[in-house]
Amino acid sequence: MQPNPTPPGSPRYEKETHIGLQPASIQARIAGTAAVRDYEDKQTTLSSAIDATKYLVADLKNFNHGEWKIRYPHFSQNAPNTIASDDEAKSRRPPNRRTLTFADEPLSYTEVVLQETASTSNQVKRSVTLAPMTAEPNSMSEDVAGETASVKEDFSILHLDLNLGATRHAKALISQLERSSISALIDTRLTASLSHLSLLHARIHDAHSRVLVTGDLNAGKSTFVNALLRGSEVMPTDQQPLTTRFVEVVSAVENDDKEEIHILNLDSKYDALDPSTFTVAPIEELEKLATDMDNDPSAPPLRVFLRETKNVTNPSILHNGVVDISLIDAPGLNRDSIKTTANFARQEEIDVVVFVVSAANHFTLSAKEFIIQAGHEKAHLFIVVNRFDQIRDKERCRRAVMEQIKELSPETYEDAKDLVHFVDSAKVAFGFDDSSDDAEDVDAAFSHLEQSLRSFVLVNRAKSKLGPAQNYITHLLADVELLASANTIVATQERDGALAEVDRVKPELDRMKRGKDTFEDGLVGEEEVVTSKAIVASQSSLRHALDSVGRGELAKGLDMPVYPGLLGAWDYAGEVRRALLASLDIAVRQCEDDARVATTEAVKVITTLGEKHLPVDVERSKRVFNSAAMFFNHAAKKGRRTSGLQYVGLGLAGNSALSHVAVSDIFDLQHLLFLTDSVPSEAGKQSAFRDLIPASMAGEVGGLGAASLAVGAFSMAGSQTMALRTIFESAMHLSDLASNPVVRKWAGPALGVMAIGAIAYVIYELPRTIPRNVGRHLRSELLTSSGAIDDADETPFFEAEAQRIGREVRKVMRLAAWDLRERFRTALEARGEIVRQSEETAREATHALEWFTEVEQRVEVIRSQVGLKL
Ligand SMILES: Nc1nc2c(ncn2[C@@H]2O[C@H](COP(=O)(O)OP(=O)(O)OP(=O)(O)O)[C@@H](O)[C@H]2O)c(=O)[nH]1
Repeated sequence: MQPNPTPPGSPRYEKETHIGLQPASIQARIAGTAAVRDYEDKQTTLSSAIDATKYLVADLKNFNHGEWKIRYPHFSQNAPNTIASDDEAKSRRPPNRRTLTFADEPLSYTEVVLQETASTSNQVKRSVTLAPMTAEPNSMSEDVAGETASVKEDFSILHLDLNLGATRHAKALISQLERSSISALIDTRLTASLSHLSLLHARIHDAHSRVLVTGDLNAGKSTFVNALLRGSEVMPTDQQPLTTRFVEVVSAVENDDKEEIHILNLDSKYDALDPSTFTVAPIEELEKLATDMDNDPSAPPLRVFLRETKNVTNPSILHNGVVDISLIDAPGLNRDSIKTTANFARQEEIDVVVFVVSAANHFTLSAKEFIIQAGHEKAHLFIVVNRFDQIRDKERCRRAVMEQIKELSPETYEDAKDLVHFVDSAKVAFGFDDSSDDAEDVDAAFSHLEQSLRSFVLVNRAKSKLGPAQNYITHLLADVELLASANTIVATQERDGALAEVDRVKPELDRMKRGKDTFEDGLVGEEEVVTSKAIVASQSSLRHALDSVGRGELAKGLDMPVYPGLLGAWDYAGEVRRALLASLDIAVRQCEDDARVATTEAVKVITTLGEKHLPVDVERSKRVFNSAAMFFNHAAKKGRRTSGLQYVGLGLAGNSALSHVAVSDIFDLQHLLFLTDSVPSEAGKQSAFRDLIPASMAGEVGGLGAASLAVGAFSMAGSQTMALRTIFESAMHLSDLASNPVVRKWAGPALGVMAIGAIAYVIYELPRTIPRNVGRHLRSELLTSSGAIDDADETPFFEAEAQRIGREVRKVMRLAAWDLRERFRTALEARGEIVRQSEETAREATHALEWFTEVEQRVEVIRSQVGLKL
């Protein structure tokens, strides 16, 4: 390696260093140190921006997961339902006006204004706001229209790539996805974004820079690398194309100061600390390994750890005390290697691409192709025009080359002073011929190149290391902002919709709650009133009917059977019995009819109550109350009271126990002789017969004996009351006379006559007494029996029937009330649920609204950090 031949302070030194009065190396180091300091500041700022973005994205993820399923907006230029063609529709709408739909809800849309602003520091700000209702296409100023005409509608980083094949249909398919599916897809994007942010974080803290040296075959790449390594002839060089694989030269400091070669294992990611990812070879084998003609462009790269010659004043580019730089010597470009090299250059870790071109050959086709390809990733290239010494007309060559660069890489051409260098690497690499006149010029040119390359690596390291992070965060923030503003719109709409729903339903709910007790009381009250009225009315009319039957009277419309004579008295009694029972059945039927009418009215009252309390939109019962269905089918169902008379009551007449004729139905001796009611009267209500017996004599009546019969028989001419009174009086009289011998003498024949007369009379009176007897007996029986075959509890007939009618009425009322009550309850619950859910939605949407507004603020803060000029 040749020391710098220009002593500090010489005029030539000042001319060539371009910086100042100090030696170029010192100037370069000062500039480098300042650049590194600046870099470190930017690195710190960007690092905290990355952290803040990570928190933001993680918060978004959590929010999406736990609190609000983030909606994915879709913007379209066309107004919905437009039948105009795309072009027509677009031309009539303001350029930044869009129709916003959400992937999970493609049918509802909102008119919005999509805004995109790009600041000088490359900060992209994209957000969406509700379109003003009155905005007319022509009201948009030219400026605004022009500025926003090319607004990007889609997301760049959070874009949901559904990989559904033809993009034409992708939007249609995404529209069919549910909100939760979309939210899950967003979650996946956020997760990917988080891990990418971690990578970027690691990258901006990575102290390594890698410089790829590539160029045409034989352009002098290896020679240039050797020159950069201060003349240590590391890379083999030859007249013939030589380098056949990528060789990365790294300072041995990174390998415990050990010089050796690592042959990278293509199957695994290289890790200097993991021996399984490479094979070690001695440094002496470098030439053999790097120039093996059997290598193809995909041969595993080599990593060479090189111990440098220590040169304090002018250290090699590998180790300059600030960052570690490695140089990668690439095989010359040809058809086979161009793709591999372009791919290599595209690697994120490659900070700088140095393109070596032979001054004599200018840019070959392969070179042009490579530069154009590499230009997509790395706008700026460092171009070394080598073997300049061999050019005679240097100015012409310079012009020609610059013309080509201008065309191939305009950005590089812009910075040509620092990025394009015409040098003679061989002289620097292999040493100067001291006699050479241009030695100093050559060295100065190469020093300038080195300084520029260092600066390009160090100063632009910000771009290569921090740039991707800045670029990524910028776009991510724009996406987050767009997502947040779109979700703000949807949250506002959801909140307003939910609050409107609460406003609509809550008053109704409150009204129902307030009216609930009145409604309930009304239902219960009506049921109670109508039921008890039916019971009382039935009791009264049935008791009345029973009393009539007790007097042997038939119901209106029924005729007393014809008395067939003494011989048919038994059958007659049976028929009378059935007729009287039928009378009761008719009375029962009448009670039922009355109950039907009352129930029909009460059902109407209940329906009115329902109309009053049920909200209008609640469906009313379609059931029509059919009162005829009341009291129906009981007999058939329960197998009781199967009256032979169709529809005549409940069939008391069919009760065999009741229709059974007893002797007393014809001759009620007990009644005639003892004047006793055969059953105790109802409490507090003495029978008409009993009224006639003085209380003091009641105990003696039984002792009057058979004598009463004859006396009574004669006395039964008038009303029954009179006859009975006469019986008493006669009996009393007879007992007084019994002590008289005359009376005793005539008593026998007289009694005989009286008995015959009595019997004749009784027989004569049978057509009238049988109904009374039967009626009395029936009445007595039905005062202690419900009349049902299986009656066991001695409930009076009228009471049992009244209760039965009451039960039926209550059943109908309960059913009618139950239906209403159910409808009321369901409506109340449904409204309660709507209010609850709407309030919940409003609460969540309000929270989301606040949260997304906060996200937009956070985005602004991070953006101010990321907006630094790199
Ligand atoms: N005169 C002159 N010759 C040079 C210069 N640079 C390189 N050479 C010569 O050009 C030949 C090729 O140099 P290399 O460095 O092997 O070229 P390369 O681009 O690495 O070759 P491959 O990697 O095989 O494509 C060698 O003989 C070098 O001595 C230079 O600046 N001036």
